[in-house]
Amino acid sequence: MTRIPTINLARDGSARGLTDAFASDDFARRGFAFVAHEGALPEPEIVRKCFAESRTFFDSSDETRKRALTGDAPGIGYTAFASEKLDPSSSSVGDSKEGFYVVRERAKNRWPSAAFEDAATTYYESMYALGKRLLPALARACGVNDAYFDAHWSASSHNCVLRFLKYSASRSDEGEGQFACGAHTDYGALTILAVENDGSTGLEIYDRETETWVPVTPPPDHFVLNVGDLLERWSNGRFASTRHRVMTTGERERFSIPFFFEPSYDAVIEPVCVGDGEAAKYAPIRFGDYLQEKYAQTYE
Ligand SMILES: O=C(O)CCC(=O)C(=O)O
Ligand SMILES: [Fe+2]
Repeated sequence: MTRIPTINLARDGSARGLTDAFASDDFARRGFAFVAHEGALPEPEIVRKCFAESRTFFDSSDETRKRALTGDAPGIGYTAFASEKLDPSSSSVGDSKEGFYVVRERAKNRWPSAAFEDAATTYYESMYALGKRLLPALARACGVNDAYFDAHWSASSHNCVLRFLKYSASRSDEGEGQFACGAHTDYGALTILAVENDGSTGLEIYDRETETWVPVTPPPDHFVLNVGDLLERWSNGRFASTRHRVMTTGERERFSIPFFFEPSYDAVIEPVCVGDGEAAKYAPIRFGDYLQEKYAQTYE
């Protein structure tokens, strides 16, 4: 049974409530939680605004979208339809989605419009602030001092990335190797994902106990928070980075907005949550070097 804890910062944003959620076995085993928009953002309305801008952008002409392409700077701006395969071993075609990346250094971003820039920048800053609010409780759940993770997410050097995604209305088909987003784990620390309130999100997580894919349906106006490989490593395996994928039914397009909450390149990831008498399972590694290793594995 996959139980996903819900975090409500408006109600139990107190140190205690948050710490309890992160300390729960359900969170540790699945690495997934829901977070209510209310209390997490200064203005929850900004999520709706971002989805509206996202729709406008992805509905714009080929020419407008391609203008936001950054061939020389991958990982910024527009990424074309089906240009990625997150699970190459099971996929016959590229994932049925297109995307738009936003990075911290404002001047590097490629904005299709001032309205999009405005909404996305506000949202980016709110999500960075939300991630920072989670860090003390995460530290406490790991048995280290509250400020432990803070220095690694300094405002001038963190590597948080916001991404707008549009999945086409095609039908995913596992047997045919057609996925909206192929099975993968996130490589970083934490992902905070916004989905539209349409009831059936298409997001699925792999349940190792039953060896089945289980749909993840957040309550309306809730984010999906999940642990990535970096935090699994950082927590010495306490928090699981769980495989997930997106399957679409072919009825309609799907929009989502993941925010990847990542530290500075110079952050040294040294396993915490190492119990008495236990040994660390991983050697310390600089985040920048860890990323290079990941890319080398992905593209070898
Ligand atoms: O769109 C989604 O629901 C999930 C996307 C995702 O898993 C990712 O971008 O890493
Ligand atoms: Fe993901």
